[in-house]
Amino acid sequence: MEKNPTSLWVVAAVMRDDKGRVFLQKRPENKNLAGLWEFPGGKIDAGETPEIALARELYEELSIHVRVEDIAPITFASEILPVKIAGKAKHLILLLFDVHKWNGEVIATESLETGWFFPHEMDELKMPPADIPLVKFLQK
Ligand SMILES: Nc1nc2c([nH]c(=O)n2[C@H]2C[C@H](O)[C@@H](COP(=O)(O)OP(=O)(O)OP(=O)(O)O)O2)c(=O)[nH]1
Repeated sequence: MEKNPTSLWVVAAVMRDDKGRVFLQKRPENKNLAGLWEFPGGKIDAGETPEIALARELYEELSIHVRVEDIAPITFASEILPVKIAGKAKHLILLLFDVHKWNGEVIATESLETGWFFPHEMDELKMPPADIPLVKFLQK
């Protein structure tokens, strides 16, 4: 392992439907960890707060509008990313937020497939390593 891999700060959302199922999407072929199920979200850009980054990602990926005040922290994961980015090892800090309210219909623009799942159903899905403790947390 490389010494001191740079941290990669990523935000992700737990969005539930009226039955309590959580929205997940499959990562597209052109991204790392392609084909794995993930919570919607992405990298925090320079100058963004985590909440602003998440609102931006949810608009880009799902065409929905989210207000910063409707975003609340749940938990986080801290794991070595299982792939290198531009040849470099990265340590992923994945911040998971509850998004309890949004405006607009969820229309996934980038993912291969989407679905709404109860947390106990997520054990059957292939997800990135950092998501495993997050799923366990949601299953409590
Ligand atoms: N969105 C999201 N990313 C995750 C999850 N689990 C996990 O390991 N990741 C990793 C995969 C990626 O290496 C990184 C997110 O980066 P990304 O490439 O999807 O972010 P982005 O949308 O900003 O992408 P781009 O601008 O580079 O196209 O975090 C998850 O549940 N949701």
